[in-house]
Amino acid sequence: MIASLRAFLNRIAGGRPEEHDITALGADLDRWSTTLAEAAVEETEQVYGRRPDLLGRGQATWPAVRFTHLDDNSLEGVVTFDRYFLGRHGVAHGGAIAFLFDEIAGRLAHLGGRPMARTGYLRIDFRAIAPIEVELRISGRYLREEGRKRILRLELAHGDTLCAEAEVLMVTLKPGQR
Ligand SMILES: CCCCCCCC/C=C\CCCCCCCC(=O)SCCNC(=O)CCNC(=O)[C@H](O)C(C)(C)COP(=O)(O)OP(=O)(O)OC[C@H]1O[C@@H](n2cnc3c(N)ncnc32)[C@H](O)[C@@H]1OP(=O)(O)O
Repeated sequence: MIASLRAFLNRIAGGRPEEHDITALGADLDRWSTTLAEAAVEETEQVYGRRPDLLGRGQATWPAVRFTHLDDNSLEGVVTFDRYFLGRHGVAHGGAIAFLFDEIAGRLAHLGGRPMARTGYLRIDFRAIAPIEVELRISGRYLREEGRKRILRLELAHGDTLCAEAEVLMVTLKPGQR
């Protein structure tokens, strides 16, 4: 279903359907919204975004990263920004890159069974355009750990071109923090 939703969003983003199809689609979506409202659950029960075995953790609106290397202090992977993430002129939206980086930082922060942490800052430099619909490389590693602070470095590259880089602070939560 998530794969279908992902494909659907890309068709929506990249399509210009006829008026009657737009109307019919709206009606179909409304019908599904009504059905899904009956299946509403609390956050702890939801499945969406909680399937690490699926691409994008089972989130249709997350760039689908495929990890090629994971150890306790670093990770590497490949990601393709689909049409859905288009900003303008064939380039991924900067917010999509921030979304990708925050998620990757979360993944990196919790490697090696480290305790729960949240993003304190996410400082991004956009160095070159990140094209959509081509495979990009993502990498991340620990710069240092100081008490509750984990300082990480992330990079997004297209071939030899560095598209974006970030320094991220993840802070270990104190007891009672959520
Ligand atoms: C989410 C976890 C999931 C775990 C799952 C594990 C499996 C992994 C699988 C898949 C991963 C996918 C996970 C997704 C990841 C997404 C992550 C997010 O998007 S999190 C949402 C955005 N972030 C917030 O909403 C934070 C809001 N801010 C806060 O809650 C607090 O400010 C917090 C916790 C960050 C720090 O607050 P304090 O009260 O606990 O601690 P204080 O004392 O202020 O700071 C501690 C140290 O950090 C420095 N610090 C804190 N914030 C700083 C900042 N912005 N700039 C510089 N330094 C900062 C301070 O100066 C202090 O440093 P000194 O110990 O004195 O040296």
